[in-house]
Amino acid sequence: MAESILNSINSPVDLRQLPAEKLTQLAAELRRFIIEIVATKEGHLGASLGVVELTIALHYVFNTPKDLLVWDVGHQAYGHKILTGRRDVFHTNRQLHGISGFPKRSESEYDTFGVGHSSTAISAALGMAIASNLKGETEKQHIAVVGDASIASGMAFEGLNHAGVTKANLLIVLNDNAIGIDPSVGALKNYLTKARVGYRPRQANIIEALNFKYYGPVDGHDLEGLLKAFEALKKIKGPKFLHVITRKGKGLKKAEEDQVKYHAPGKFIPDTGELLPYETKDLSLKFQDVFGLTLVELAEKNENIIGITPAMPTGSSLKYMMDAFPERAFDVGIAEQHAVTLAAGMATRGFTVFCAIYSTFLQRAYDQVIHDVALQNLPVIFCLDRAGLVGEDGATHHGIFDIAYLRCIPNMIIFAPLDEVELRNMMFTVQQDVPAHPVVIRYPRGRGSRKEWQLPFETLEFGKAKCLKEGSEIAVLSLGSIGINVHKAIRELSKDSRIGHYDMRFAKPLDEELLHVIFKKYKKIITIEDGVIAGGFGSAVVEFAQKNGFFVPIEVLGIPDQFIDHGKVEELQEIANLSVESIVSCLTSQLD
Ligand SMILES: Cc1ncc(C[n+]2csc(CCOP(=O)(O)OP(=O)(O)O)c2C)c(N)n1
Ligand SMILES: CC(=O)[C@@H](O)[C@H](O)COP(=O)(O)O
Ligand SMILES: [Mg+2]
Repeated sequence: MAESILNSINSPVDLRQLPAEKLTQLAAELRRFIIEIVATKEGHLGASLGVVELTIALHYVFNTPKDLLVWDVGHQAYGHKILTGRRDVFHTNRQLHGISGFPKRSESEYDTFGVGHSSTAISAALGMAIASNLKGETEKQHIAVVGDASIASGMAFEGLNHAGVTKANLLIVLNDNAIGIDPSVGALKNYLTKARVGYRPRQANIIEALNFKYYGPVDGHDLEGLLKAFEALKKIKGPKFLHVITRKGKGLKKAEEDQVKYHAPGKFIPDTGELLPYETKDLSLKFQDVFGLTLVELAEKNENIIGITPAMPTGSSLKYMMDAFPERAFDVGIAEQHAVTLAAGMATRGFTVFCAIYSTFLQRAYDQVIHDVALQNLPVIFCLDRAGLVGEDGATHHGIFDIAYLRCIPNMIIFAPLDEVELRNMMFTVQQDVPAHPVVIRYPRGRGSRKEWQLPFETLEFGKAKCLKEGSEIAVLSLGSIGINVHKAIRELSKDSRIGHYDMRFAKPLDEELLHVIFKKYKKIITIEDGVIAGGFGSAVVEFAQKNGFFVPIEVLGIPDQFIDHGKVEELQEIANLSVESIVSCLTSQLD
């Protein structure tokens, strides 16, 4: 058996000692290594398999880390991590205290820029390149690797537009596999598809028109061709662009065939790619599916309903509506800002628009939420998926800021369902009797707590909470599905009659009528939310108490003022004192 080349590489310095003929074997080993680890430890698969040759070629030709290599999104950077000194810890990828699933500056000098959200690489690399010019480091190379879905985002265009009028020594590598998580969309995608098969416009192509030197397309799995292209590009000054064609999932048949599923497939058999069944007795549906299926159910009766997703049809389950009503459901690509203002535009014309966005990605569209929606009081319905701690994606993806960043905006209604039934009922309510305000419905990643979720719809009253259990001394006010942990904690305490539990449902408006009753009745209040403490739901309750002259002690549980890394949701909840056990000990200490 041939000796392992991969095992001999502890950094790109070792890689660059290899004769070029050895790189094909290295690519095979690297691909196999990624497959074996991801098969058991889980994570993003298809994107990294698709850039194995590209990763090797970049580190082989360029003098990393002196030359600066920036990955966009970073879910495709597993090969980069393995070749840059993290092979032996790669099995800890995305686990608590293990390495991050994305490039992270604190992890390695080869990770030049922290990522997780898309379309930042061009701006970041351009910033580095301009800085190098200012420092007189004119020989330094700056390379941004960006995907075909990510380059269609507004931010990437902003970077291209700027770069084209600079003398920055910037190479943009477009990794074009014609797919994001779901198939790429839009006019640029159509243009790139034509370019893949050799179409050359009679005048400058889009990229050349922006003042870049354009090269390609080249086959991203042909190591020899890539080495040649990079060697040539190294000598060319200024902004330049290499169009590389790759195949997502390359090297694992099933991953190539079903690229959507194998974006992040969960556990599978490494040799065949066959997926292993999800290990759970929990038969509840995912919140995203309750959202997606309920939207179809409602849209069947209400022709006014529109659905919008920025590039997450599968992740948000808007795909159900896209299949059922293609003319009323839109995947707009990685374009959160556009998605929000598009929804606002449709709302001005009387449509009931459900804009499904992951909580963390709505951060991109903050001004659009304020300026285009809230200021005009347009009744857009934001369905914020992945709210709260999301687990293994970590700090870049936790949806923990939304309550705080949305609560301060006038006109907003912010609702968080305890369970799937409340989610459905709120969706039913907002489309039946469209409020004169924007509405946010935030719900978590993963499965709910109800097996029977498809109950007959009920109308919910805006700004009204629900008492789940009366008590006499301590009132726990929970917002959203974290209330299930409170419920379990109270059950562990044998439903102690001193503890009351309220499902507050709305962070805005608060149920002030009920709060008056609670503050008069109880000796102590505990608020709990799966969002940041600063400015969140608990802060709203504290503001209420101050405004109304209540001096009952209030303990606010939520995410402390720090970024939370990756790990299982339960582990992270433990760290943030939001787990069932933490709530039990909090309640026990208050009752003693
Ligand atoms: C701002 C933002 N929106 C959405 C996402 C979710 N997301 C992660 S990867 C991805 C698709 C990226 O596709 P592409 O750029 O083509 O890269 P590939 O996966 O093909 O390597 C999306 C939509 C994100 N990370 N950031
Ligand atoms: C890299 C990225 O942003 C997405 O792939 C994200 O990891 C998807 O998250 P979910 O698994 O929660 O859909
Ligand atoms: Mg792609």
